[in-house]
Amino acid sequence: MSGSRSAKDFFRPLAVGAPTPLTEIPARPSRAIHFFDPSNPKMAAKVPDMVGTVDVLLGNLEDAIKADNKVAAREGLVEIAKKTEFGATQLWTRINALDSPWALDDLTTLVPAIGDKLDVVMVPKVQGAEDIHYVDRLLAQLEAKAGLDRPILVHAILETARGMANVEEICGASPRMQGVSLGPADLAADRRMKTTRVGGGHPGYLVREDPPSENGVANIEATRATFQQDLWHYTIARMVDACAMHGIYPYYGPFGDIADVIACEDQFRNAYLLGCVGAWSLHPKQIAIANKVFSPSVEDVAHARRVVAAMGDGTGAVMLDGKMEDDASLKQCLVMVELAEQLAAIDPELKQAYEGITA
Ligand SMILES: CC(C)(COP(=O)(O)OP(=O)(O)OC[C@H]1O[C@@H](n2cnc3c(N)ncnc32)[C@H](O)[C@@H]1OP(=O)(O)O)[C@@H](O)C(=O)NCCC(=O)NCCSC(=O)C[C@](C)(O)C(=O)O
Ligand SMILES: [Mg+2]
Repeated sequence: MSGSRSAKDFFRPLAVGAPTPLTEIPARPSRAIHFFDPSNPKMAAKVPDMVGTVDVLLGNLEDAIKADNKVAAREGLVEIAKKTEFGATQLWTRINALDSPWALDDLTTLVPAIGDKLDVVMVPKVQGAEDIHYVDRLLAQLEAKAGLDRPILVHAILETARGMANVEEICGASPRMQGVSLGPADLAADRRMKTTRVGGGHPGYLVREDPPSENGVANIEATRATFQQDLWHYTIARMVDACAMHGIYPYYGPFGDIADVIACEDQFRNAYLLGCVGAWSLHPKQIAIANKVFSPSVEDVAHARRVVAAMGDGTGAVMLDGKMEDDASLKQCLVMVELAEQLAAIDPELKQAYEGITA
């Protein structure tokens, strides 16, 4: 719990009259977190029609919003939130960095105006638990003043080397912590990585097959296969562990090569397999990719249900299709089945696909 509040106070409100913190973060589907610029009239106009087609709509106030448009973006988000009924779609925002000239006004404007509609506030460039503590207290004061009856949750972007080193304490810094996303572009810059991309791989980051040997001499000039490696494996895996340890949710972040829908799907799937629950969508065409990747396949759900059925009371070991199944493989299958149930509850097409399966 990061050396801050004692255990007995951890779930107490941080301001008199603020809503009681949640003891568990609800598992709401959030396969795609779709970013829009509320100061861009064309994008803003599309938002009401996107409700119901995406799990999360996020009004972005930080990077990618021109400095001259910061106030317009904030006001645009207030207007959109007030006039839109979001139903099962969540509304999130990404506020400006805490050391910027805009972050304070972002929070003091948004919470009184649309705090009842905002599910999650994403905080960029989080360095340590102190950043979350600051936002935590400020949100509590603003919620109390606005008379809100449920706490707004907080999501941190992992995009500095120090934030990465402190990821465990960040995840456990407040009961408001909902999840963490990878911010590959800022993180690469802060780490002084030699890439110039927003997420994804790099052809130079590879391993090469050993050279063939001729008469005991290695022929290094021979053609040898190379295999591109995942630049983000360590970071995502560590983020997943930190989130799982604290009962919150990990997300892959943005994939900047909008045209390369194939590599985007690969990157999202790597994150899905490692334990992430969603990714960001920067362009409408990335929503379908995230929805596909972060929904278990019908085949995986069918297999998981067969294992659950075969395992009876959940103990012991059985053989299924030549493979051993036991308590631990059952637990993996239950993760799959539970996710399928959550998604079926909000996605009629998936519901139909999953219901068509017989165990
Ligand atoms: C990439 C851009 C410039 C291409 O925008 P475009 O207009 O050139 O694209 P288009 O293909 O021509 O767009 C087609 C239509 O879709 C609309 N459209 C396009 N995008 C959206 C959208 N997101 N939501 C809703 N509508 C959208 C667009 O307005 C247009 O409408 P039209 O048919 O009426 O003319 C544009 O899609 C965009 O600005 N996307 C959001 C970018 C963003 O939010 N970036 C910040 C997150 S990544 C990040 O911050 C890094 C991180 C984590 O911090 C770190 O790693 O460090
Ligand atoms: Mg960034």
